[in-house]
Amino acid sequence: MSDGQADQAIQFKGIEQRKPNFKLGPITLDIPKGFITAIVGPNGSGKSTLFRMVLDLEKPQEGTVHVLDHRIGSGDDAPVKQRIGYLPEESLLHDDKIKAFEKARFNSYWYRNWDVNRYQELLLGLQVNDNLPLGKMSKGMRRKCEFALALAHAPDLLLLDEPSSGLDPLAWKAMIEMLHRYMEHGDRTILMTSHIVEEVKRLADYIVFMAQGRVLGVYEKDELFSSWFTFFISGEGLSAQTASTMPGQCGVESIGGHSFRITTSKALQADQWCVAEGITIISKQALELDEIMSTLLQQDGISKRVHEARGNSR
Ligand SMILES: Nc1ncnc2c1ncn2[C@@H]1O[C@H](COP(=O)(O)OP(=O)(O)OP(=O)(O)O)[C@@H](O)[C@H]1O
Repeated sequence: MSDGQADQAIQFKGIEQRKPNFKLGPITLDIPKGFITAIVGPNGSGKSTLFRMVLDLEKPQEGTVHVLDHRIGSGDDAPVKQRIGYLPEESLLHDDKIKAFEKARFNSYWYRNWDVNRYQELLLGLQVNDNLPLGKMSKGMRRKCEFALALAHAPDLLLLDEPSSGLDPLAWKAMIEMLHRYMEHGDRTILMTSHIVEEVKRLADYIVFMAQGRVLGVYEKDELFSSWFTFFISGEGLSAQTASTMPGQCGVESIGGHSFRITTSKALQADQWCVAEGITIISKQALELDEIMSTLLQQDGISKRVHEARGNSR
């Protein structure tokens, strides 16, 4: 990701928040303008909390959030909020009684760029009838409606918190296509969370891994999927000790004789290492997103324990 402020849609700087049973941060993270960034991580990692900080719905105890070159909470946030579309993870209870078209009318007063034709087009594409109270809609219908409501003012920044929650496969496909079309504009940005591997693979340019209130890593998607592999290797007299020196090694398992199964985060260097060491690659398999996540979590657990042990021995 680039460093220049103008290239960033969101900058989290030194964010910290402490709650009785949860600590978020410190987090310093840039979300690049013009791309889709997906934050992935287990339940309770703090993903939605970060989203709420972008909109000043929650305040960090330490640090700052800059959104589209404006520091949140430093004066009038309304102009920047006009440029944001937000689909929260949970529907707002106080919207239950109003009909979707009434909510759309309200949005048309609030958002200067509200485009009624665009809203209708989105509803049509998703096959939603907006003449119903939001609380009377099925979960998926309401999600689709809220999606259209978040997108109809063509925001510069779109925050989607688990957007496909409750959507059927056809609606999901339509939503993915709509998001691709939305990004064709070139300088728009999406920050999303998702637990659905396929969704992240189809949409994200960058992937941020979060767990227990911390960022474990930020990766460019294609680079990520071309770097993380499981190698099955074999070599005469190959020992576990030698096998564990494979570049990027994150786990070695003996599979009998002088053969090993090794997970690496540096597949290219691992390939070269095998050639240099005269080791045969029996086969290799790209890791899925959830497998990368669990390896990162495992590594993080290990590094945390080493850190704590070092701290205790001082
Ligand atoms: N182990 C835990 N048990 C119960 N609550 C937890 C735990 N860990 C974190 N939390 C709660 O989760 C909150 C963070 O939630 P947040 O909604 O930001 O996470 P998230 O990553 O979006 O989770 P989800 O994937 O479930 O939507 C914290 O404020 C804390 O109250």
